[in-house]
Amino acid sequence: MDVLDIAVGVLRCEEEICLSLRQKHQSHADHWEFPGGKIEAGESIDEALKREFIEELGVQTDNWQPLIEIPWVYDKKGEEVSVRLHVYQTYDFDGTPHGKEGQLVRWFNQNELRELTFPQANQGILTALELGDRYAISGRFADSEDFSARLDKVLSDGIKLIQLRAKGLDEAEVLKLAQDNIDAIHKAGAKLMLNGTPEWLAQTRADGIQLASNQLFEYDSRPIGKDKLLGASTHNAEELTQALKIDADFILLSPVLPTATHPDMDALGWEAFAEMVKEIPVPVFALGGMKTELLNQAKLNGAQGIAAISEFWK
Ligand SMILES: Nc1nc2c([nH]c(=O)n2[C@H]2C[C@H](O)[C@@H](COP(=O)(O)OP(=O)(O)OP(=O)(O)O)O2)c(=O)[nH]1
Repeated sequence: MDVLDIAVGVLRCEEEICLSLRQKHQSHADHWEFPGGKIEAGESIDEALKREFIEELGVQTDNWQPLIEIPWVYDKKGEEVSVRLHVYQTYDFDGTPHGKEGQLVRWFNQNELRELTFPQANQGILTALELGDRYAISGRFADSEDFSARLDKVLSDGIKLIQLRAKGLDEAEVLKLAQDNIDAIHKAGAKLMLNGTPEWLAQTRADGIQLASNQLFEYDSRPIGKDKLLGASTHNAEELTQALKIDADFILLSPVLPTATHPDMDALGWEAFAEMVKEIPVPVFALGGMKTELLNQAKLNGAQGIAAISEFWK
């Protein structure tokens, strides 16, 4: 099947993002979209973005940075249409965006986006915009005071996504830790994932559940509501497929590099990681042997960012 390569641009100004409303004669009519369009033959993504923003919005843009790539198959009147969205973002533009093709153009605060209707493929873009590029997983701690002190360090490092993983504690102890620390996490603009079961969410204000790879197969569909985040931990193609089947919002794929935590597992390496991520329409974090200095390499290989215990949990 032919794949249509689409350049999609997230134009940002402080906390706001510029969107256009798709018109009646277009597919996905009356859905909001990030401006963009088909990449023409011989054009780079950067060139396509610059051209589309001049043609559609009358603005000059520059400094486009990759955010996420989304493979998707739409059904267009019974026919399959395969697209690959190459999503980039920038804060760098000249001019006032306006609908040069008669379309409605508007700025929205980033936290309003979840209330809008987008084409289906855009769910992964919204998640990518919300999550940041570092995911800290809790490691060893002596007691709850020590946990809070280590957590403070993670938050002051500017990390916005944290997983509470405490294998030695029972459910009540984990929920208590979550409850005791959730205000500090939210105050820092971060989100808390619990390494546990979906039922736990009813009892805390945590933001989501991170399912271990063996838990993924216990479900046929998404086990929690859309108001919470579902993370899925994976190691291979079969687990990735299952993670998508149960509608995970984002994925951890590991081990990318050799790691002391799982010495028995073969590392995937960056090449295999990149190949696997190419098929995934939601953000994927690289896990296993990750260090801050590998963040750029992770992104170049299609990752949302890096996840780690020892690098972030000091
Ligand atoms: N520009 C843009 N396109 C998107 C987004 N999300 C999404 O699924 N798409 C899809 C919808 C279309 O299939 C394709 C956009 O191509 P286009 O803008 O050149 O398409 P078009 O309206 O001229 O043509 P058509 O899809 O109506 O045939 O990408 C998005 O946020 N922005």
